[in-house]
Order: sequence, then C-alpha cells, then structure tokens
Amino acid sequence: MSQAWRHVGPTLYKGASRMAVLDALLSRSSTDMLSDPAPEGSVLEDILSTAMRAPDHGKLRPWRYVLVRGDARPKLAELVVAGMLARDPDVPAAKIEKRRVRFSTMPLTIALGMHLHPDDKIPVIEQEMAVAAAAMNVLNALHATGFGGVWVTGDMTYDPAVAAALGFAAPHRLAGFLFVGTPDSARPVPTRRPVGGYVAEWHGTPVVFDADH
Ligand SMILES: Cc1cc2nc3c(=O)[nH]c(=O)nc-3n(C[C@H](O)[C@H](O)[C@H](O)COP(=O)(O)O)c2cc1C
Repeated sequence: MSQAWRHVGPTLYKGASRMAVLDALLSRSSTDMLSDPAPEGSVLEDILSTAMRAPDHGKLRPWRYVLVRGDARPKLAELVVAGMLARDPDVPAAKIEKRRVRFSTMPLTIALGMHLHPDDKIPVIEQEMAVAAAAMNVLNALHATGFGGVWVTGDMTYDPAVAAALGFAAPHRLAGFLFVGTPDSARPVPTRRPVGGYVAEWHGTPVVFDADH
C-alpha cells in the first residue's frame, strides 16, 4: 500500500454547503448500470476514506476493502462460478454465465470484508453494523463524486471458500460486494417515499408506525 493511502486526506466537503451534502444524501440511489470510468487515485482514496468516519463501537475498524479491477476481474468471476458449481453442480448454465459476465465486466468491484473479533467485548453484530455503516458512507461518497454503485450479496458472499480466497478466512467474513462505476445517465430518476410512516413520537405507550399498517 502506497504512502498516499496512509495520510489523512483533505476534508472532502471543505467549502461545500450543508445543503449540497443533504442533497447528495437525499438523491443517492443504487444501480448496476455502470460503465467506465470507476473512481481511482486520490478520488477513490477520498471515497474510501469516508469509511474511516463510520460509527464504530470500540474503534475496532472492522471494515476492509478489496479492490478488484482490470485483469483481476475474470479471476474473481471464475472464483464465484467455481463456488456456484461446488454448491450445486446442476446450476443452470444461464445463471453461471450471467454472474460470470457481471463480475468480469463491472468497472470496479469492491469486496466488502469484515475483520471480526468474536471474542471482543463488542458484540459481533455491532462490528457487522459498523461495516455496514462504513459501506453506506462509501455509497454516498460515490454518489457525491458523480460515481455510483450497488451493494450485492448473494450466495457467494456466504461461501467461506470465496471469502478465504479474498483474504477473509474464518472468523472473518464478507459483507458483500460493491459494484462501482459511472452510472448510465439514461437510468430513471428514483422516487423516494416520505419518511413520515417510519417515524413516531413516543408518549409512554408502544408506538405504531403508519408504514406497518
Ligand atoms: C446487505 C445488503 C445486501 C444486498 N444484496 C443485494 C443483492 O444481492 N441483490 C440486489 O439486487 N440487491 C441487493 N441489495 C439491495 C441493493 O443494494 C439496493 O439497496 C436496492 O437495489 C435498492 O436500491 P436503492 O439503494 O436505490 O434504494 C442489498 C442491500 C444490502 C444493504
């Protein structure tokens, strides 16, 4: 890892208005309709640095990012396909081909690793939630810098052989994969539900949410 990756970078939003930050948070959406370029260099460093501001009980910093790009992509695709066939030798050829193409062609895939400490006083679920919070920061930062992506899991995420081949032998695990690149500009503008149904004020008796009616 180069020296550049170790330094504390410039504040990403220095000079940006709070509204610009909120607008970015309110308008992010996921997509796998992604083309080149993917972020690289100092832009990618800034994006991934947002992980380092995720809430993190015990400062365990359990998030890990494995960058898979260029010629490494078909290798990851073959690893994923080998796992599919090991789990189910009769898996349909079309399903294999779809996954092979996806992992071989995404501009950048980031394997989300979880470096877990099962014996720590911080419960594993809190370590996992910190990884998820960090991934959310990364997704928002991708959007804020004009890039995009989607977090996927699937059976390959829970395959110990795939995890180990990426560097996460037990007790460490994968939390999924971020497919990353430049979103297709023709994709539909996402809608956003009003949050009202997911918020309630407590007055001493259990709350009921409109979203659950
Ligand atoms: C932990 C986790 C795993 C996910 N796995 C998948 C997946 O395997 N396939 C998929 O299509 N979407 C998956 N999603 C959902 C997408 O990442 C995305 O949130 C969803 O398509 C909705 O898009 P939005 O983020 O624009 O609302 C997952 C989300 C999370 C948080």
